[in-house]
Amino acid sequence: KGRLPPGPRPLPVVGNVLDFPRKHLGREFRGLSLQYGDVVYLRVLGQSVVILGSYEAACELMEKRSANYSDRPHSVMVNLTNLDWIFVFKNYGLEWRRYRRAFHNQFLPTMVVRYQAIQQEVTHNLLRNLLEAPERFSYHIKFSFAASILRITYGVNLTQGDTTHHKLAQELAHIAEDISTPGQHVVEAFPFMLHIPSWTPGGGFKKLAERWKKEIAAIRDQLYDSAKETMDKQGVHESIMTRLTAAGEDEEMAKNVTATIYAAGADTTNASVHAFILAMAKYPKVQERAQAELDAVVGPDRLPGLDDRAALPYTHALVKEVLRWHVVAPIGVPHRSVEDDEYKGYLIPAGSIVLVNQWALSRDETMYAEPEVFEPERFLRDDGRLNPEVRDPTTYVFGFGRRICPGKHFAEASLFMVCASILHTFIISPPVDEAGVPRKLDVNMGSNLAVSHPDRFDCRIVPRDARRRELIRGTAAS
Ligand code: HEM
Repeated sequence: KGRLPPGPRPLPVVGNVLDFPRKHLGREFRGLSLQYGDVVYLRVLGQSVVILGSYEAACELMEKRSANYSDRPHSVMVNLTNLDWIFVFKNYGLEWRRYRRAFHNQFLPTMVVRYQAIQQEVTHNLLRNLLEAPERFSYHIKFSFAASILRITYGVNLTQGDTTHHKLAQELAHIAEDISTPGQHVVEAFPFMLHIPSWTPGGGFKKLAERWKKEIAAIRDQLYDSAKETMDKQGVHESIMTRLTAAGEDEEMAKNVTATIYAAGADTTNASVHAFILAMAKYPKVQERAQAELDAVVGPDRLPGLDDRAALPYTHALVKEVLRWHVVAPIGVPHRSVEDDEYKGYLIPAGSIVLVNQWALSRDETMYAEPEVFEPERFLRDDGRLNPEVRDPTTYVFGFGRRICPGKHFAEASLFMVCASILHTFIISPPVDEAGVPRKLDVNMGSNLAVSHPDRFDCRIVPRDARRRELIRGTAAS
């Protein structure tokens, strides 16, 4: 029917199964793109997989031809766990469109402005927690994203000791991430395994799916019901949940959309902030330059807000560099082609899994010199303003086309607020050994899950001076 895109030679029967990496899919697939070009074809146990390794290819197929590339691959685990109420997994069609529209309306740039006060309050709470117990920074960051999403979505205030809500959020994100990682469950490649009993070797996925199915529906219901209970007791706080209901959406839809926000939103932004902390500990000069800019524009007597972003090009560039340096979703979320298509003379067969290697885009040396180095300057012109000629990572790390991340504006606003506030008040540095010598921070940044988190690491976080300490303490009263 046509010439398939180039790729490693397949083995009989299993095809390219051995070429499908188990770890850091972004890096391994980039290796294939360097060898075969920006469209690579793999056949994995009968399934066509197409890897797009350049921005141009991604824009051409995912955006210009988005009608053909907006479906999601069929997933055995999503079916077994009934998880397609999380509309990230929904097939392209009317139901997905209804969910997407409801979601999208809540995260338009005009709505994101309305969430600023909550984001600010939660960020100030994070600063106070970092002051009190800096060694628990990782917990505080996770907690703060769970808190801001809970508040905006359900109108519920997450108090410091509330571990239940926090755990629910973590569990929801964990299961969703696991299921959306290609290659994670063997049954996806061998659907005949569906017919083997759960107690036989290899049948464990059935038990796991059964458990997750119950767990995840219970989490969704618990989040929703506890928000309703709180409203009964404390009165109604406007939230996405109340607005969806007021807009006439049925309860099922409101429940599903709100839990999706939680599942897709909290952990992704959290991974970016961990990467930010790591980058600051490793690159003190960058940190100092951002602090000098914040001192000049914001001054020592108040904390930065989103309104300051335009006047803080270096800090803004720093946040862009965080998104580029640590790509949270290295291979995005897989799309599926609906019909046969042709690109650069190659056939892309109907039903192919199509992956954009966002990690490869972030390592494009023609665009970013020394891509492994954390360097916000790469986004700036000589006059210190943002350089529109350098590709902005926000044009690809949030995906492409009709499935592009609908939480993009909210995530960017959260990231800016958190990074600027921490930079303005704290100094982040590597941990020291017994002799007081800074330890080298060699942290593995690429997990093999769909959402990539830097491995656990330690660092020191201390207030910049006594004035900043007071500034942070003062936020408790406001
Ligand atoms: C740093 C933060 C974030 C990153 C890097 C990120 C990245 C992504 C990516 C790569 C996709 C797949 C797009 C595609 O299929 O081409 C996606 C989808 C999605 N994201 Fe995000 N995201 C982030 C934050 C958020 C937040 C805060 C929310 C919610 C408030 C959110 C909600 C969603 C949803 C619901 C989808 C599925 C869209 C669909 O299938 O139609 N994300 N995100």
